Amino acid sequence: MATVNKNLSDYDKNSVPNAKDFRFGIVVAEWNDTITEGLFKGAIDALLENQVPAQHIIRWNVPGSFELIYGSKKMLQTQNVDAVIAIGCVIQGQTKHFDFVCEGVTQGIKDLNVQTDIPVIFCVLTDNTMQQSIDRSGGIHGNKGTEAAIAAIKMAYIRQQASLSHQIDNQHLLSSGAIQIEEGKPLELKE
Ligand SMILES: Nc1c(NC[C@H](O)[C@H](O)[C@H](O)CO)[nH]c(=O)[nH]c1=O
Ligand SMILES: CC(=O)[C@@H](O)COP(=O)(O)O
Repeated sequence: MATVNKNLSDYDKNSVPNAKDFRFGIVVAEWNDTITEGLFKGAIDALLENQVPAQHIIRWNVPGSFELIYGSKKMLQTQNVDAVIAIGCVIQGQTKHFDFVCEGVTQGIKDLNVQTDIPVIFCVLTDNTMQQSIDRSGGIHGNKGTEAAIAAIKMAYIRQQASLSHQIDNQHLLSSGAIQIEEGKPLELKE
């Protein structure tokens, strides 16, 4: 389904977990800042609307979308966050640079999701024209920042639940007679 058939700001509020205990990092590219500021507003409004305290949100700026990769990596490595939202706007120019920036930031953020335990949400517009970006950052097609914030809440919840279920599994195994093997400690075999 193309964006023209789905407003980016529409979401089922009943499907969104309460996010009052989650903490979010938002990394914002300064290139096309009239657009990225609009995306940031959409994201912030959606987080606050879903009970995220303002003090649970940290924002860093980076020069351009390509730097979202490094900025998001350092955000999740150094800040206590449950998800990171990477906000950028890449608009086709006269050369192939658009292709390389878009591919690079896409692959880089994908890699962060594979290699780290913190979800990084891809809130990067990759548009042919400025008008397309305007339409998707609070215009006629809604706001991709809103979409990204809801995705961030849902992924933070999935991460939390996955961690809890892992702990439950461990407890279940231990209570059913499994033994916890501790490095460097001789294995005591039960009689
Ligand atoms: N043309 C756009 C860029 N280009 C800059 C790169 O993202 C990067 O900052 C530079 O190559 C230095 O590493 N960035 C955008 O976010 N949007 C553009 O349209
Ligand atoms: C995505 C870009 O880097 C691009 O907007 C830069 O414009 P140009 O391709 O004309 O150098």
